Amino acid sequence: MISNKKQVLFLGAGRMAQAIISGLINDSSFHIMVTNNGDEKRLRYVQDTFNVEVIESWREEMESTDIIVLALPPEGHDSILKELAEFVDQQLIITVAAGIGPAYLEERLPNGTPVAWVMPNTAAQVGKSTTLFANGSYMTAEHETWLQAMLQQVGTYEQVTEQQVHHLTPITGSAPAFVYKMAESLIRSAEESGITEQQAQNLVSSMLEGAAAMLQTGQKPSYLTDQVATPGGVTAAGLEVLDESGLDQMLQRAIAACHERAKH
Ligand SMILES: NC(=O)C1=CN([C@@H]2O[C@H](COP(=O)(O)OP(=O)(O)OC[C@H]3O[C@@H](n4cnc5c(N)ncnc54)[C@H](OP(=O)(O)O)[C@@H]3O)[C@@H](O)[C@H]2O)C=CC1
Ligand SMILES: O=C(O)[C@@H]1CCC=N1
Repeated sequence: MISNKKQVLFLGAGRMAQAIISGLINDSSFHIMVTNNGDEKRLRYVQDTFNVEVIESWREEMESTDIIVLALPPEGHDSILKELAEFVDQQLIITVAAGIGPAYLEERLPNGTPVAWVMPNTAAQVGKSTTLFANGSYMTAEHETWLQAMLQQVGTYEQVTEQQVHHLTPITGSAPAFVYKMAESLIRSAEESGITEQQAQNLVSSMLEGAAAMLQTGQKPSYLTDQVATPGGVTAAGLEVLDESGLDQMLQRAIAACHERAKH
């Protein structure tokens, strides 16, 4: 029996691949195959956790594959694309790698290959990724439909330009880690009150959820900050320390460092 399912092959089985797969398995129109760089234990874990097909050699699967997701480090792309170039025949090639835009892919793949650059974040694991994507020049309407069907399984998504994905990678891709760092510090401090670590984590995550909901009302962060900081009150004292310590400059430097690292 010929399957009507779209055959999706993941090259890479790490954090990002797993986060995307955990959403994608909810759409039965995709059949998922996964391979990696040789870590068999990880591959078996992915197979057992998500009930997907793991494969030994992707080359043998190319003919029946519709979509390839490159979920491997940016540094691995050059050599894998060289190899892929020998086998691709109109498959949609998607990368999630920082700094690897459609131009990079098209330069290394046969003329006319449909490509897309997707920048998700690990909240894909809970269907809450904020995903940005930029298409290459040869995406058809059908490819667009496939891509968007995939992205909708992992959260919200927005098409932007290639340059914008470059620019926004530290904000939507990396900054969750900045927020988790802040959460770690707040949780540690909360625990000093005598509550358990779990209680502290619940309090902090609920506080962050509330703050995110306030931002989503469209009110400006500076206004929301003022609303919290009673004149001469306790928050104002804390904000002074953050300002004196250069929180804003520190974040801008962190974003600049992400950009620098993303250059290939
Ligand atoms: N983590 C994140 O929050 C985000 C990551 N990304 C991007 O996702 C990509 C993967 O990152 P992440 O999942 O964090 O990294 P991980 O280290 O968790 O996973 C990397 C995976 O790539 C595999 N791999 C390496 N080389 C090859 C190869 N030649 N062929 C097949 N598989 C290969 C590894 O294999 P093995 O299992 O054998 O080691 C591993 O499964 C990166 O390009 C990153 O920029 C994008 C957005 C967010
Ligand atoms: O740290 C990284 O390189 C990847 C890209 C964006 C988030 N994680």
